[in-house]
Amino acid sequence: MASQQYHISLLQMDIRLADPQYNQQRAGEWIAEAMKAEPKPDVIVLPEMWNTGYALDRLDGIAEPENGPICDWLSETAAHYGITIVGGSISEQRSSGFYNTLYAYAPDGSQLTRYDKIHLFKLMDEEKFMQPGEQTTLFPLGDVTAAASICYDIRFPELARTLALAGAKVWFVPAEWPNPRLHHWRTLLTARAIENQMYVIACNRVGRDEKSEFFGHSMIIDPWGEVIAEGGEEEGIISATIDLELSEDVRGRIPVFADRRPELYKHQD
Ligand SMILES: O=C(O)CCC(=O)C(=O)O
Repeated sequence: MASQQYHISLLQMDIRLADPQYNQQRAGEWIAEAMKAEPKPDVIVLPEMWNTGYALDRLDGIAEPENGPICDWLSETAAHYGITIVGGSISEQRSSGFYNTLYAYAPDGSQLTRYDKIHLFKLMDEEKFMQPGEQTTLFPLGDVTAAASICYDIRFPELARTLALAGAKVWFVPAEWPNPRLHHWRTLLTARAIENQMYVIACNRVGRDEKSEFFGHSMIIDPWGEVIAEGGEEEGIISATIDLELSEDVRGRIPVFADRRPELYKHQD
């Protein structure tokens, strides 16, 4: 079996509202910077909606076309460096509307997954402008099953559990999670890691837009719930090496999955 160790780097970047060219240039600079590190990252993760930010009322004309140039660029960048890119999410325009869409690419440049955010965040009016996704996603990370969701999705424990039951040992979560809910962000991510005995790898943006301020605190949490890397509130690259065998180890010690009693998880009067 191939090694299950991966060096992960999260690009905790600021995002300029409604300026996809600038944001793509910055993302490219951040990736080049991350690739100078030793050890070099195997996996790079970007934040949510990094092309436009939450410019929801201006997406027409600035959102990416379906499988557009940003996808080509992510694919070429992954192949150029020989890394996996979990490309955060981008705002994407299709004939059926706008979507908050995550793409991941393998080291050979092939597309690993496309996932449309399934829970749209009403507090930021997302549902007024975007269409929800209709399915969850799993994708291979080497020999291991990985999952990805977006931001508000972490508030739905059923989603993380479903992904873990389907085999996920690591869950990638790009986000634009704003102040003042740092306590929710840290607690929910940590709980999802502990209860599902999987790595949780969450990349949040920093900076501010016209309505919100974003605190960063990108996190890499292991299957025991230990925070092995956490960002501050400034731009930066947050890195750690993970060993996906740890998930099996933890599941063996506290056999939550074997001990589940799903037949009782229905309310009975
Ligand atoms: O759930 C939250 O508090 C934040 C969610 C969010 O900002 C988002 O999904 O974009």
